[in-house]
Amino acid sequence: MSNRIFVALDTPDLARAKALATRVRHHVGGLKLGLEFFAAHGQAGVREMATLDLPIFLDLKLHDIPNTVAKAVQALGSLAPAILTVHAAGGRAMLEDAKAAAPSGTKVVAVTMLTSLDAQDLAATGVAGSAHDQVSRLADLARQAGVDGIVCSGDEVAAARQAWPGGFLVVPGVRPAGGAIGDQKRVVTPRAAIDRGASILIVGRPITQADDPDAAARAIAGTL
Ligand SMILES: O=C(O)c1cc(=O)[nH]c(=O)n1[C@@H]1O[C@H](COP(=O)(O)O)[C@@H](O)[C@H]1O
Repeated sequence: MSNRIFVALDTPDLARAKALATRVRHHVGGLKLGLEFFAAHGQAGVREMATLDLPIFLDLKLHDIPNTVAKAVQALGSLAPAILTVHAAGGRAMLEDAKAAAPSGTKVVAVTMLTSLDAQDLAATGVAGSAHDQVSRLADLARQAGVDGIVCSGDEVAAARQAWPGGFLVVPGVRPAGGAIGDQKRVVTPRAAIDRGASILIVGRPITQADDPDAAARAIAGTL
């Protein structure tokens, strides 16, 4: 994949998602559609965005019992997204069944610890230890379950790459130097994430909220 930026089109507005994607399409490697978009437009919306001819990252972060997740993945199968997310915390059987239910061309990646959380948030959910420990543990689980990779922050991606040389490692929560952080807590620059071993980067607001999204995407791609 020559351009490793997937732009997160986090909007419930289909026309806006299409307009944004059309503007930035030559400066990104793919489009990420998440819960906000899917809740508003469902599979028809995803098909509509697929007409732009860029790989689709369908970020639904599925997390339920194995049977329910497998049936959901099956129901999404005809969309054949390039990448599909599930939560690693759903456990080994859920991850195995999600992978088994996915089309062969779809990479299933497991979200480890959301980039909007820090060690204090983790402790509040009853998990002791550092973000690093939590990501390592869930990355091992994901690898053993046979999914294609994980989602983690740029703080943990170097260790994840060392532990999983062939893993497809997705890093969201990236910000150009000095960029507004918003609700993210574990952020690094796009360049640092790539240098530390990220396979692809997810970039939302630094592109979509920019006055000139096209220029913002080009500028970020230019730092890689
Ligand atoms: O799975 C994800 O894509 C994801 C995982 C995570 O830990 N943190 C995270 O921010 N994301 C997604 O990455 C995107 C980040 O958006 P920005 O913060 O606007 O760049 C959003 O679409 C999130 O849903």
